[in-house]
Amino acid sequence: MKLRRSVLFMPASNERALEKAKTIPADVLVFDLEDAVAPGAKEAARVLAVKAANSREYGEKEILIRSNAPGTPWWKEDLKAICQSKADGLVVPKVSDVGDIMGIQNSMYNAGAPCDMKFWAMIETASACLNIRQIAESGRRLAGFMMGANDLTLELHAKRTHNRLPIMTGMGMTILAARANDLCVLDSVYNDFKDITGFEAECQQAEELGFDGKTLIHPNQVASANSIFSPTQEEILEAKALINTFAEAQDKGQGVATFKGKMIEELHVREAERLLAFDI
Ligand SMILES: CC(C)(COP(=O)(O)OP(=O)(O)OC[C@H]1O[C@@H](n2cnc3c(N)ncnc32)[C@H](O)[C@@H]1OP(=O)(O)O)[C@@H](O)C(=O)NCCC(=O)NCCSC(=O)C[C@H](O)C(=O)O
Ligand SMILES: [Mg+2]
Repeated sequence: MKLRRSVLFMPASNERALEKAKTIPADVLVFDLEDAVAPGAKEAARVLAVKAANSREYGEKEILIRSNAPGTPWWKEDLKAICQSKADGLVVPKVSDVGDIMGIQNSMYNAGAPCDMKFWAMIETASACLNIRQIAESGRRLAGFMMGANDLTLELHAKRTHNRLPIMTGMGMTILAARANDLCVLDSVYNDFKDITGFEAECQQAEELGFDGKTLIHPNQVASANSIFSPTQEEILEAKALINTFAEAQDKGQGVATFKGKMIEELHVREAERLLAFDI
């Protein structure tokens, strides 16, 4: 099982961050060419991102590069460079409909991307949320979704609140579409990187909603994300005990059993098995 609990963004123009990332225990790194890079630094950042992705100095971490959005002056060169690099995948911002997905896939093919190179769609526009079902069904190369809460909040004229109610419809629709199509789904970044308590509460909410992990902006967010998106030792032991209890019930010809005072059925076994996939 591929772990994507912690997905750390960094501006590809920031050489110190690219270097430091080699020692940060994030599951995934995203070298950003979009919002974190000033227009005058885009070309240099592209060169640095490709150099870092090709270096093979990041161990087992999955390496992604976020391009600028389709239609911007940098898109074609970004795409060509990323598709010809050794990055594991491409992250595309401001995806809004099936036409975008088809355009990205055609462009990847024309740019010579290896057959197994996948892309991630940032879900950060109102249109993307409304079109999410078709988007999720349309992409042969689509690996999953990353929520972009900052852009979505801006588009909705909404407010940033702790419970994230203003963007919850979009988040819920994105999770539904991802799960219905066997795609990975990652929560958005938490801007106040010095507020670890607030960050952990948001990770907890994301984990309860069903997200696979969280996109991050600072090294001090990595440990909490890794911990919150992993089961505890207690949960692992409980999952094993639940599976045993149900197996004993099945041996007696029963399809339902009681575990810790609660009813369990075969679906609870599947839930427990999913959790045990983390037991690495
Ligand atoms: C937010 C930051 C600009 C803060 O940077 P800084 O002031 O340098 O932080 P620190 O001094 O606390 O840094 C301590 C050391 O850690 C390194 N560092 C910092 N951030 C990162 C990082 N992201 N990856 C790797 N290393 C990092 C510093 O170099 C320091 O190292 P050392 O010199 O050894 O002490 C900065 O954290 C930052 O740029 N973060 C990422 C911003 C980013 O990528 N944004 C784009 C993605 S989010 C997004 O776009 C939202 C989405 O689209 C939406 O719509 O919601
Ligand atoms: Mg954004």
